[in-house]
Amino acid sequence: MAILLLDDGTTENDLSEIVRELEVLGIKLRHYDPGTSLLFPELIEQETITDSQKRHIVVVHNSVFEFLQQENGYLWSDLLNIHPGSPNLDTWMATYGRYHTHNASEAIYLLAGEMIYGFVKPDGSQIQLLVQSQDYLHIPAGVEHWCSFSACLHFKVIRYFTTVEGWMPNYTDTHQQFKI
Ligand SMILES: CSCCC(=O)/C(O)=C/O
Ligand SMILES: [Fe+2]
Ligand code: NI
Repeated sequence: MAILLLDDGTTENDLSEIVRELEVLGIKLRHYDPGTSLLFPELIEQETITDSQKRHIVVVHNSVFEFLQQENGYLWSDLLNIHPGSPNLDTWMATYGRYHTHNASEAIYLLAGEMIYGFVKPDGSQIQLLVQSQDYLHIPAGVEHWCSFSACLHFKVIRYFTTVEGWMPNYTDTHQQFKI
């Protein structure tokens, strides 16, 4: 279940409160319990997974979460697996750990591990969202954010795309208030 860190150092664990905070930015957060990780437990446990195993997970997951695709018009989806042995983790962090927007929406469903997202509230304060297993997050096009892995350096995430080119980052000038 997601946890929200506010700029005064306090945390919010109540899902409906977090949803309310994010709604102001047009961001959707939902938690689906049970999720689909139980359908492929041995693959979720593996640190590395092959491309065909990824395709299998995506097909099975999407057969359960078809409504998400229909609701939002997602054209395609894939599985990104980040783990401590992944190559170029520093490049990944440098690319997505800076505030950016996309011309299309960014939507994810987390199968395992943790991800961190940062957002700017209308009053200029910054918030940090820890996304956890079975959480679904939808960030509309044009909403400023950054994204990173947590200290465990591990996540398996389904990404939903509405354009062929995926998510190209348009960097903004906002600086991160949090150290990651
Ligand atoms: C959600 S994993 C890929 C990172 C990425 O493309 C992005 O835009 C994060 O904000
Ligand atoms: Fe992004
Ligand atoms: Ni982990």
